[in-house]
Amino acid sequence: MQLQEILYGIAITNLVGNTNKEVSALVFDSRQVTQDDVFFAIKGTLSDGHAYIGSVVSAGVSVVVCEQIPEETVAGVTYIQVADSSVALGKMAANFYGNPSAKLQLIGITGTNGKTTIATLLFKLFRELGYKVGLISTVDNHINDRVIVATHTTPNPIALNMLLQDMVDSGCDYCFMEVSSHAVVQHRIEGLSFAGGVFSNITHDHLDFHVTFDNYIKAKKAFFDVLPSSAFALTNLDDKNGMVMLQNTKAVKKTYALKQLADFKANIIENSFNGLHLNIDHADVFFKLVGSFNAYNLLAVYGTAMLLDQDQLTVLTTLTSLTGAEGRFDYMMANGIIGIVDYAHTPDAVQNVLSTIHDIRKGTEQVITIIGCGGDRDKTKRPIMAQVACDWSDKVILTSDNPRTENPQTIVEEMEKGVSPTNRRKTLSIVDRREAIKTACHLAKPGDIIVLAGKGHEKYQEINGVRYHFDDKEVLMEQLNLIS
Ligand SMILES: CC(=O)N[C@H]1[C@@H](OP(=O)(O)OP(=O)(O)OC[C@H]2O[C@@H](n3ccc(=O)[nH]c3=O)[C@H](O)[C@@H]2O)O[C@H](CO)[C@@H](O)[C@@H]1O[C@H](C)C(=O)N[C@@H](C)C(=O)N[C@H](CCC(=O)O)C(=O)O
Ligand SMILES: Nc1ncnc2c1ncn2[C@@H]1O[C@H](COP(=O)(O)OP(=O)(O)OP(=O)(O)O)[C@@H](O)[C@H]1O
Ligand SMILES: N[C@H](CCC[C@H](N)C(=O)O)C(=O)O
Ligand SMILES: [Mg+2]
Repeated sequence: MQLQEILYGIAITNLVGNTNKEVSALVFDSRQVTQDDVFFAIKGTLSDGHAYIGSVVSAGVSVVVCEQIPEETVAGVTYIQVADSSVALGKMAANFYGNPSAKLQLIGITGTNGKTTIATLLFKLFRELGYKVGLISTVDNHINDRVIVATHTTPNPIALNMLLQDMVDSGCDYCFMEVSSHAVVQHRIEGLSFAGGVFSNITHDHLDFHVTFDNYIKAKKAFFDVLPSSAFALTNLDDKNGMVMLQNTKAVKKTYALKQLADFKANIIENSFNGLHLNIDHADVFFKLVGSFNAYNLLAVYGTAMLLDQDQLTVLTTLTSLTGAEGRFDYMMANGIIGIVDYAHTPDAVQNVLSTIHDIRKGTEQVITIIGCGGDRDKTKRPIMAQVACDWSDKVILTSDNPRTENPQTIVEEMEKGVSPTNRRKTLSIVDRREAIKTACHLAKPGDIIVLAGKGHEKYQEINGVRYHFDDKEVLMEQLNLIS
């Protein structure tokens, strides 16, 4: 493709060399460049891509997009200086792949919890309604029936536009994608045309990256700020910051709520292990998903479908038959003991899942929670997650999640700081996650409920930077079957 074509809409602050040339691919990692590529030098959290300009030029790249042109340039290479290389990458990736987001209806879902659930339900719903649909999510990406492995919740702009182009080529009418706050700040969604945005909620998470909660709110809000007037912005009115998201958006503002008047309104009639009985916009409907937090997710899905002009009765009828995303409140039973595997990895998610179980259990059984916290992630949520787990469980086993490059023992000790003296007697610390699950199964009696939080659908455990096969559902089922 011609370089000039992909420079459309890019504000160039300085230029050395010729923009009239053919380029083969866009790359932002020096370890992946090949001849005639365009290399983007990006200032990251660990290193600065500008340090690799010399080596990528030696490797044959023909264009360098950067924030500072090196003092010594190489003849034949084009150096393009921009204010922010990440912004340029987003826009140029969209141009390179023919702006696929504008050729389908792209709906972005953001919020601390619920993104995967909402996006997955929308994908399943619209497939059932007969459309060709794409899904970009934490668990995996889908193009109709094709499944593509996901590396991030929101992929980098090159991967993202490649996926969207594939969706367009596959005839997709809609794409439902999760928009993480990291993606907004790192401009992974720059240059995309959204037909709508949905906000689920915002609670404590990712303060390692955003530093303050205020910055975290601003990151989520920035997504709505740039939605065009042709799009809709659907927010959760019951969330304290729900309206904040809509403050500066040009999009058509819409709301959903359980506790107050809103464009899309529901009441919970019954919440049990069998599912949710809701009254949505005066229709009585039963859903397979469990927990009041899922009433919000279902309402967001329903509202989105209505804003996309779908028939109310067909939507509600179809939604009744759907299950949620893998690893979210996954329910199993063996030897009379109930096991629940859930991706709760924030204080609010842990509280939601455990309070749901507290509200719907019969009362005599005990709840044993196994919980860890990820390494190289927000440390401030560790003691809080342990405290919430203790407040809502009869026994808690503190263990490892994905320690990544951190010492697992240290993470567990940081969680222990949140356990109050009165809660200490119900807490055990077992760093090895398999051992923790085994112990919980031995402590449980028929009727008891074991909640395994944090890893949901994940099929690995990352320890010391190495990913080992680990599947919470597999291990819990195996251990539940071993006891007798
Ligand atoms: C903190 C974070 O988001 N990091 C992402 C970021 O990497 P970074 O800023 O650390 O990059 P860096 O290592 O400092 O390097 C800077 C630049 O130099 C380049 N480089 C680096 C080394 C080298 O030898 N050569 C080279 O060219 C890099 O390719 C990069 O362009 O940009 C990379 C490329 O897109 C991402 O892969 C990486 O995701 C890391 C792996 C990650 O774990 N991210 C998580 C936190 C994340 O993004 N999570 C959200 C979900 C959160 C949620 O809602 O729960 C997600 O959307 O997945
Ligand atoms: N609407 C909600 N409000 C609060 N908690 C929720 C909600 N929906 C789901 N949860 C809890 O959060 C967990 C994660 O849900 P989900 O995967 O849908 O969120 P997510 O926003 O995609 O998370 P991530 O940012 O890690 O991708 C669930 O397993 C459940 O415990
Ligand atoms: N998207 C989240 C997932 C956390 C999942 C949990 N299992 C962990 O590893 O901390 C993150 O990257 O922070
Ligand atoms: Mg997700």
